[in-house]
Amino acid sequence: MTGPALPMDLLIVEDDRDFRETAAQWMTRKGHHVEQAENAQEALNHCARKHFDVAIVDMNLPGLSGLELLQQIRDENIDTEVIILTGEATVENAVQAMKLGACDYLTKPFPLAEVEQRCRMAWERGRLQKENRQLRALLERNRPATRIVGESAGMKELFRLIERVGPTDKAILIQGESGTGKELVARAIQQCSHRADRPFVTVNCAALPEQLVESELFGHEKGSFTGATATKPGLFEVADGGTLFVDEIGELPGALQPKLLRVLEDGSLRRVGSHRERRVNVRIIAATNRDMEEEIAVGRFREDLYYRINVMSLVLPPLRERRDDIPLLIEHFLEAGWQIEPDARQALLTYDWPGNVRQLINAIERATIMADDKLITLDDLPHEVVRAGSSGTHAPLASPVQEDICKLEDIESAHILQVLKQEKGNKARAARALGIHRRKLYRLIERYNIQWNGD
Ligand SMILES: Nc1ncnc2c1ncn2[C@@H]1O[C@H](COP(=O)(O)OP(=O)(O)OP(=O)(O)O)[C@@H](O)[C@H]1O
Repeated sequence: MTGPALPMDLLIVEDDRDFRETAAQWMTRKGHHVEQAENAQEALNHCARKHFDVAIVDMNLPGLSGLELLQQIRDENIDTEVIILTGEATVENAVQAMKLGACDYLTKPFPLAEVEQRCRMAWERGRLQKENRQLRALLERNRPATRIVGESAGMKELFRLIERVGPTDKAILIQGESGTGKELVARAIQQCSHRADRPFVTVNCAALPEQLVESELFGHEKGSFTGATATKPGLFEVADGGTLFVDEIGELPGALQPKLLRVLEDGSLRRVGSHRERRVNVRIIAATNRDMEEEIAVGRFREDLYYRINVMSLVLPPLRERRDDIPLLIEHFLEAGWQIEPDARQALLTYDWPGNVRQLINAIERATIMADDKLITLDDLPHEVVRAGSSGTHAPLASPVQEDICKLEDIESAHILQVLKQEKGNKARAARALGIHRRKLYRLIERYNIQWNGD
């Protein structure tokens, strides 16, 4: 994945047709994508349409000069590296060009191989700057890798699949209930891929307000909407060369689905408020806890996009279907020196964990705060877990769910209502107990039209 092996997108801006065409042919033969412009206006038109890695700009153009074009490129925040060409070497010209943000300066005549080499250096410099920005963004976003705990048959099969799909570079869809470890698996896939040392960027479509998803994913230009006070690259650009984990893809607004489809098809995208095409090289790993076929059937998700992201799919089993892993997870998350009383342990092993591993971690954390003397008792566990332990039933849902209800949605909505009641309508606490984001709880309440009137 090193830069120099890849072709560059180049723009040659030169009014001397012979020179321009010879240079373009040379660069094309070397495998680069080249566009030509004979004046500054034509160059700006090209830049408005497409992103270029490097522009080679003659200083003496008819109309706007090369330096004026350079100024315009910087004013419009076009992130293309510019190399200035001139017929005569004067220190003043060079200094002026560099001051305006040119990254290099060449005096004619020169061998074309030299221009290619300078373009590579310019591109590499641009890439390093971009990588710096990416690393800064990653420092804010990346958490240290966590080991995936599990020895059940389902988890062993999952580990096998991760190793198999990791190196393929194909788009992957991870399906599983909330809290089953989809993000953890996405990171493990990235670690098994040739992008392991490249950025891993995550975005959660459910955690962002709908109006922000587009600019977060695709970036925006300064002034493209109220509040866009500066140009900002989107997460696709931040993840360039690496992996973008799109969590809760089922929540991606319909209007953005064609845009995502385009990136998946040919790696091209446009920032909000820009006509300029840019190309990115990003592997997408998506995750969902929804039944995507149902989403397609009701028209909430595009079928063509589904097939694009679902080139390979992994299904994470819920914790209640791999109970053998519960003791291992408890051991993993409970700090050394802590003990659990047998009936409390029994409750932890018996409960159904609708919020899966995340909910189990929360319960353990909560218990260690409540407990005395490093000993967890039944009293330190959440009510619903205790009830499961004492009744010996696996389902905390037994009370609100009628026997004739069999649709998963009904069970989910009944369980949410029960937890809301238990938390006296406090949605933040209810979301925590359910092991889901608060925003997601709001969406579910709206979707199922759940009414809790404080009784
Ligand atoms: N098998 C596992 N081993 C260790 N930790 C796990 C495991 N599964 C999940 N976790 C932990 O549980 C928490 C939730 O996992 P994660 O965020 O990957 O779930 P998710 O399926 O992506 O959830 P959501 O759909 O709500 O986004 C994280 O802290 C993660 O580290």
